[in-house]
Amino acid sequence: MSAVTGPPSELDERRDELTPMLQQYVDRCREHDDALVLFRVGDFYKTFCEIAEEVARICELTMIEREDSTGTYTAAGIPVDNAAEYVERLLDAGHRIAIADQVEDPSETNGIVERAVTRIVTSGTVVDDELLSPDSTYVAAVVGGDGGTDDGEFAVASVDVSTGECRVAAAPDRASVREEVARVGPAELLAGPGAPEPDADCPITDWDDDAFAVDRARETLDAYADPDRFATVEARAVGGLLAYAEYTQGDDGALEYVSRVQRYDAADCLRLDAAALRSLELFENRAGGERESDTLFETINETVCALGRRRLASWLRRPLVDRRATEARLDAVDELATRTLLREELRDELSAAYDLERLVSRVSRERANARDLRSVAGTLAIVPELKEALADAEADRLGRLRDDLDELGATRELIENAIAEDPPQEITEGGVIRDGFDDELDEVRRTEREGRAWVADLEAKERERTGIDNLEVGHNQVHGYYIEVTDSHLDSVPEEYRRRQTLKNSERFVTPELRRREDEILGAAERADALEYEIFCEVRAEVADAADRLQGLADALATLDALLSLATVAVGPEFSRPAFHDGDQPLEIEAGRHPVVARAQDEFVPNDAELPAGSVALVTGPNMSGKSTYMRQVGLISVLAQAGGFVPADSASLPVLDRVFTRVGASDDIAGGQSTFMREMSELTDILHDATEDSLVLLDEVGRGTSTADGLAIARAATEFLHDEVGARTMFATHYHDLTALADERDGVFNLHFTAIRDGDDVTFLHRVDEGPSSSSYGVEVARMAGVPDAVVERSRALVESEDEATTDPAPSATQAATDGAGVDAAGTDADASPPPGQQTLPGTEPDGAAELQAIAAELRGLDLARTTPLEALNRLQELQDRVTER
Ligand SMILES: Nc1ncnc2c1ncn2[C@@H]1O[C@H](COP(=O)(O)OP(=O)(O)OP(=O)(O)O)[C@@H](O)[C@H]1O
Repeated sequence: MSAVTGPPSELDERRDELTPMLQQYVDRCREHDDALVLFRVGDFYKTFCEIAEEVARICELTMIEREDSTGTYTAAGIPVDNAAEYVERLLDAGHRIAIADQVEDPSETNGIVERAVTRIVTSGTVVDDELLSPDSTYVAAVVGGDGGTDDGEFAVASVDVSTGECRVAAAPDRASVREEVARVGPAELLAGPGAPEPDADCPITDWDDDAFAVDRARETLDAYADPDRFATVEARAVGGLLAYAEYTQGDDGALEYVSRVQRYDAADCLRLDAAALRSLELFENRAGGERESDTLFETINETVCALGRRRLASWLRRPLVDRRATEARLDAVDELATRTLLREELRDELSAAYDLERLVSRVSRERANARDLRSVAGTLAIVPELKEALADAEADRLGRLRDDLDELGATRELIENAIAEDPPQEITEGGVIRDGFDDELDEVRRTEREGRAWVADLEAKERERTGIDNLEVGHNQVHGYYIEVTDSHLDSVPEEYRRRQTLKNSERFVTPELRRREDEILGAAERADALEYEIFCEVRAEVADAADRLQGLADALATLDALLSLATVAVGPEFSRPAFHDGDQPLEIEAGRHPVVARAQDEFVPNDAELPAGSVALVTGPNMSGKSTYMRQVGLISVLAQAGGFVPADSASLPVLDRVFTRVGASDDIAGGQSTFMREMSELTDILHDATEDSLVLLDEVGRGTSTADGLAIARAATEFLHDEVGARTMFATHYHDLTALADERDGVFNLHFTAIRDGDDVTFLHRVDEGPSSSSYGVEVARMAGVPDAVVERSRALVESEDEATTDPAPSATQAATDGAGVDAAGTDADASPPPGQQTLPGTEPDGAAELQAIAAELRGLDLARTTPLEALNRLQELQDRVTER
């Protein structure tokens, strides 16, 4: 949070000498000294002095000098009409914004208009349409247990203030907190008392610790749910969070649209830790840039409305672990996939649905305008159609949905009868309520209409009566209606005409009758506007009474859209329905594809997978051969299946997994910050602690962040532990060929490899997985393709060949591992910077001196120091020194 909060010091010091308006500004700033106050003055939100400078800088606005009786001040104003765009910039710059609006009608006050902070905008609690993405926007809170009064160690609560969705879960330890926060993916995080050091990709907000205190939190929570239903630590997290939400929404009391606070058990779904979410690229592509949309979610998202989009995202974030529930979802998807006509009809109807969840919350917050109500009615209008289409649906889940599709006929009728078909944005300026809905309004409108008709006829009538053929009836803002007569006809003006205004060649008059009519018209118009507003508010309140039922309907529409999306994907020729078993049989995939890579790749090679319970597959092969893709595809197929989707494979027979863990070796990981090797090890620790026999563990190049010897030792020990102690299904892609020997030592450990065909100097990757360990090294070829200097390539070849000759053991050996491991990645940098052991003492290699020196120089040039750990660098230096000394 920026330091530019609180009142500008220049004004603060002289508060009592300032004009009343600036005094008010200073007061609002003092009251909200943790936020940047935008102060409404006319059509602008103003800021002053140093705060104005900050705002002008971030929003690229021009500063102006403001002068009043007390002095000159700099000011910057954000136009109210497109404030959203500027507010977004200020949020992005890390500000919390307090909107101080006029809370009195300026025309009805004599003195200074009262302004009050009506809401606080933060990145996690925005509710304005312009600022909200269609995805869920959560603010989350974490608290830790305090000295034995709590029955759980930590709790994570989240609320989406745009929809009112509010949930809380206990978390037994720090790792679970991190995992749950990653899964919620909040836009803002409150780190409450006792929360572990936050590790989130979003702004962290300081919020009143007292709000999380047991009594205060329970008191807040009481307005939403029975606090006794919650463990203390949960009540503290969700109570403190709701207090924050209330504060940001400028509400004095509870947020009406948060109608339910749901407790959930974080273990009630297939758990994906932060690393898994990241490396499986469910929602974010690690490469970013153009490939940003290459995520599992975007690949399978065929939803047609915002409700469904959010639901599908939450299904992917929390795939099911209840086999029956998964099968029920799959039955529904299956039926919708098979019945093309039904599917298309439902999708067609649903595409007309508005974002009912957010509409309802706006209705409850009294922020909905007439268009919003029409959107509610428009959404209700598709419900009978949907129900009818689903009439003969057979799947249980679809039957339940049909029952949940609440037509809310009375609400729809009310809106359709009351609200104009294409109403204006403003709700105070008339044109909102339909004729025939309210007798009094109709009467007032009739008076206004008749008055206007009388005036419209007046010109002709008066021309005839007076004989003045160019007499005109007109209207202006200042004088109202008038009758205009040119000077040449003034003689013919009747007696009752009263002079109003003299122009150059004419005079303007009024008559008592015209005056009376005018008052009548104005009175009626004003009365009509006021009445319309009143009626609108009544209708809105009546719709708000149905908020729970409307949210129930929104829920059903969301589910239907998400199911249809899965079904639309399922009809693709490469997709099939997964089958589940009890976990005792192998995880078996026939001709599986990576859903995202396969979409981008014309000739994707499908691969089988078979992982018996408790088995470990060691996957070797040259760089770029497809190891990571293969392992991730197994993970993604499992996730997709448990979310209720068909999977990209000819067939899949799967266990119900409790967790998917992934760990991608340091050099493959783009996450910066702390030492990548440290991070790698701490994530490995989580896996070794938390994996069970129902977990799937995907390890990619683990151990690469350190020296070969250490890395290999760690990789081996971790694999042994996973196999011997944990019994989790594990896939381990590795360049350490030594590890492949484990297959001979332990039942259930087996080797897989990827092959490439060498044609002269070229290597073609087959991207096909085969049994057994990899036996050839193509790292050198990849290095050549990547443009590594010829001298280095030649030298490497010589080394490999001599090494091969020196190898007596035909089975994969340490030396083989080393050469394979020392492959060079596509970026042209040494992917495994540690030296192949024994490289410099290989028998029979007497390199030519000049070439060796050249090779060393080229290697030095090629070193990517930014990606080299100190230990690697030291090893490397040692190696180079040895090579020079030996010459
Ligand atoms: N089954 C496949 N069919 C077609 N292309 C594939 C297949 N698998 C992977 N590829 C392509 O090969 C590229 C490299 O794959 P991947 O990253 O999985 O290799 P890797 O063996 O893990 O490499 P490294 O060891 O360098 O990390 C991918 O970007 C993809 O374009």
